[in-house]
Amino acid sequence: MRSLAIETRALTKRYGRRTALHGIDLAVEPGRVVGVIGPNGAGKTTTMRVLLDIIRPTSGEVRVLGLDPRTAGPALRRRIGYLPGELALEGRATARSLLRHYAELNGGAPHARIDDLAERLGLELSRPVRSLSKGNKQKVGLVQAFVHRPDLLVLDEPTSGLDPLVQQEFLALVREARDAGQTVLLSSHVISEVQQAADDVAVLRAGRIVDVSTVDRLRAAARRSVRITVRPADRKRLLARLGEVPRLDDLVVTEVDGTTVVHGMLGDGVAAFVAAIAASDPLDLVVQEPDLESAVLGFYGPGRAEPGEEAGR
Ligand SMILES: Nc1ncnc2c1ncn2[C@@H]1O[C@H](COP(=O)(O)OP(=O)(O)OP(=O)(O)O)[C@@H](O)[C@H]1O
Repeated sequence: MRSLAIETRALTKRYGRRTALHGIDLAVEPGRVVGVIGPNGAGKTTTMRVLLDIIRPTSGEVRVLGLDPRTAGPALRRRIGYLPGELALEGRATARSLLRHYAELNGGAPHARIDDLAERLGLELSRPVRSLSKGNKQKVGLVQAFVHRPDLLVLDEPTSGLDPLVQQEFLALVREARDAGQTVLLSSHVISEVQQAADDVAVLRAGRIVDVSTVDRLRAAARRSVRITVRPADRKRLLARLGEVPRLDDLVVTEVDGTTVVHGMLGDGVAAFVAAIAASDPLDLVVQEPDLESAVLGFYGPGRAEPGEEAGR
């Protein structure tokens, strides 16, 4: 059998009468960055807590770095960097002393590594953790997860509370981790962040995985927004040509400052679109990069999920 970084089979978790996970099958190859996305209550946190043996599954199998987290003990825990979704940091200890303490528990890391990560994320190490803002507490959590260069990083909503510059630095840390062969599982509500950080995406909804795909494949399947500007005299010719382009939908025609502007949504088949435009003497053309959001929203869209839907209702 392949050696997977994470493997779950028919993973089920019930809280009383509420079923949070309905038989999750998840396989994460070593060295991949996998984003788990899904609406509130989808089961992202529950899945991660099971991997860390913070909670126990009702049924099903779990392997993390080839081991059963229920029996592997601290040796496995030290090979994982975990950022919980809700960090409680209330003590008087400074960020520096707390981070040194965590690093020791996880088998030790050079103090210079703590300083380096803190500087990159803009974290003041000399302040007591209880006096830190939400975003700065999140940085403490990130440093403790990355500091010992664990084989596996499990990050629950890692950029929550971070400003955009720090988010970019976080993405750089994830790329470095992947380049070093570490595996990363991260959850997010922010699809654009998953698009930038992850190789693969698992879409979770109401305790079930509804899709697993590579970011590239999802992006290829997503539609691009296109905008073509022509002279009014060329309008008829353009629309006739565009009518022949497969997977070009939702056309809207407007007149703007003496020009004709056509908006549309284009699926795959870019070549046919380019040929149609070339024959229409365009004044301007704007094609937006397809984003994951439009691909993934299909899974949350009407008829498939209600926003904020929770499992087991
Ligand atoms: N301790 C608990 N007791 C009872 N139900 C729980 C408990 N923890 C989670 N749940 C329920 O399990 C389901 C999954 O919750 P979970 O926190 O895993 O979702 P999530 O995808 O992480 O959501 P969010 O994006 O809001 O963090 C929800 O219906 C939630 O209400």
